[in-house]
Amino acid sequence: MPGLFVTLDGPGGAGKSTLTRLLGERLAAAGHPVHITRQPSDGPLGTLARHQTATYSGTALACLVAADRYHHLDTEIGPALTTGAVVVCDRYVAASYVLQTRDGVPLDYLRHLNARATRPDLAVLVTADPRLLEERLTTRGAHSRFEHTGSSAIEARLYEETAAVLIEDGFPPYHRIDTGTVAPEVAAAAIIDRISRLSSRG
Ligand SMILES: Nc1ncnc2c1ncn2[C@@H]1O[C@H](COP(=O)(O)OP(=O)(O)OP(=O)(O)O)[C@@H](O)[C@H]1O
Ligand SMILES: Cc1cn([C@H]2C[C@H](O)[C@@H](COP(=O)(O)O)O2)c(=O)[nH]c1=O
Repeated sequence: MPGLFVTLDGPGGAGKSTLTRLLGERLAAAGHPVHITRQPSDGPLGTLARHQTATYSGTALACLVAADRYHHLDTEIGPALTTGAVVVCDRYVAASYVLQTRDGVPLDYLRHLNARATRPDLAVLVTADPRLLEERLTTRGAHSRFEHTGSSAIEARLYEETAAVLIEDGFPPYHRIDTGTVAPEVAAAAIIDRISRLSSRG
């Protein structure tokens, strides 16, 4: 039984991690076998990429993140899908198209680098008004050098622009969630509804 691969992308502070956690709880409660994960992964390459964005940048960071992505697919995501689980991944290829282009890496190069990454069954864009994102990042604190003040509007725009490129590259159209207007519980219910419909289609 092949499982279902769900990815959540979007600007910093949009609510991806909150929603990923909630999806894990709600899917499990509804009796779906579920595997929650994130990129960069929690393996050695992913840990390096996640915590060393001050050290690594540009092509080096793009390759590090891509190497972690392929290893994560081979050793964790692929095997979980094979058991029939719904795999929910906090950040995926869209993050590379947006963050690594902000770091000066040409988009064509990133498309080639990520061409062999498994395409998700459901791709979710979690977003919100940039002013709200800035407020949340100020309250919560930045996770990396990509989340500096004033970056939210650029990032939100780049995720929107990335949608068309991702479709050309074989990704499904984004399912958009605006966390400025939709509470996490409501957003999770909408995604689970999509997952149920995709599962019943076989
Ligand atoms: N739907 C929502 N409504 C209101 N606040 C939310 C919502 N989702 C998340 N938040 C709040 O916004 C902040 C950022 O959420 P979270 O850490 O989940 O975002 P993220 O997209 O994973 O961020 P990052 O990309 O920086 O890891 C948190 O303080 C969280 O409680
Ligand atoms: C998937 C992905 C991630 N990154 C960077 C961006 C951040 O510094 C971390 C992720 O941390 P967060 O808590 O989810 O904000 O990894 C990247 O540069 N490129 C990628 O493709």
